[in-house]
Amino acid sequence: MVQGSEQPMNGTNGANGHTTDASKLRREPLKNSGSIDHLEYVDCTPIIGREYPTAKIKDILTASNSEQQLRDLAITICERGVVFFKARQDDLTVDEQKQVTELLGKLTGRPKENGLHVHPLYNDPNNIPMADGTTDRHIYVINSEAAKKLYKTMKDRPAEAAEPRDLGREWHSDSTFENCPSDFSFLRMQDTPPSGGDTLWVSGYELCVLTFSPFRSQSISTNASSYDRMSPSWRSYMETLTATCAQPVFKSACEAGGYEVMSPRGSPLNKDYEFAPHHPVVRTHPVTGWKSIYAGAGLHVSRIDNVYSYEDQMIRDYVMRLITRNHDGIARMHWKNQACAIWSNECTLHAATPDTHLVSGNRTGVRASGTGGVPYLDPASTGRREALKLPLT
Ligand SMILES: O=C(O)CCC(=O)C(=O)O
Ligand SMILES: [Fe+2]
Repeated sequence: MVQGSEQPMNGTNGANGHTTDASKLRREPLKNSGSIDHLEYVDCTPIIGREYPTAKIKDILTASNSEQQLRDLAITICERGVVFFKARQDDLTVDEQKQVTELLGKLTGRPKENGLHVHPLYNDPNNIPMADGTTDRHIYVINSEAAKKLYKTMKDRPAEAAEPRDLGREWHSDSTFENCPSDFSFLRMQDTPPSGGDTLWVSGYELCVLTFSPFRSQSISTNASSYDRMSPSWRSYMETLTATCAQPVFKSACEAGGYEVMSPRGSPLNKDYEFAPHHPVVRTHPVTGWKSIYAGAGLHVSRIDNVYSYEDQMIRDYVMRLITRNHDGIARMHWKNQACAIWSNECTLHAATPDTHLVSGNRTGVRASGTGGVPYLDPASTGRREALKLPLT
């Protein structure tokens, strides 16, 4: 996959025979037309997140220029990583939530054959239903009380309970175990406990920003204005890497439960037991064209490819260290009932905070997720700061 004299394009799903030529996928970054500029908002941090304290998603969906507004919302999500709708959104039905998730991707160039993701284990009879008792293959249900009961019955609980919990394991990008992982995810919280249960998002753009040149005359250690992020030589190396994102648990769960895996799952490329794609560690966001850390660490990243085991562990620890030592790149949602978060999985990782067992009260929510294209790295793409002409220190 070498294009002329350029570097090879890093975007393969080699294990499953899907090869991505980034030059074919490259397109102009999409530009915001300003159609939602009238909405009241505040940016959560200079780097990530935007909060809409009063806006109603229903109004966006029913506006006369709703497609334009949804496209601008999608571009805003891709630029800011995540947006929070803090006002109660209970006038939005679950079908409309699905419709919005579907349209965000559709209006911003998601492959035409892809749609909403379907959870591989949707056929599991123990799945938790929505509040009205029904299930929907495009809706993933969060229910802390039901999950607690289910967890207690799991055989491996005692061994696991003996180990302290590493919350680093919570970080993930949705459906990274698929050849075509999630693009937009839309989570609405329906019940919230009296405290806790926050969700965090980290900016993948920011984790791979080049904040200084180690080749400058000043020493790195005394460069007080530099962030703890990547040096150019390190990022060049990271850009050569792919990771295997294997989830063997889906096959064992189907076999143990005696039910069929869902297939296809939001894309003809997400089928059967193909849960071991190779994704780039640094990818290009298909909407903004900016580089982002992607399959470098977290729940679904099982192995950095083509390195020794200790190097694999070292690289994943390094990316986790980047996440935990750069909290200026993190936005945190403290949920209220019927608040919503919509994020781009193509430039963020997120993590739930499993602290709700410390208080009484259920935490329930419903999430829809779109299915994006095969992740790729276009070496010609830039970082967010370079593109926005923001200072690098
Ligand atoms: O429960 C949460 O806070 C987040 C759950 C999650 O990872 C998701 O909805 O994709
Ligand atoms: Fe998630």
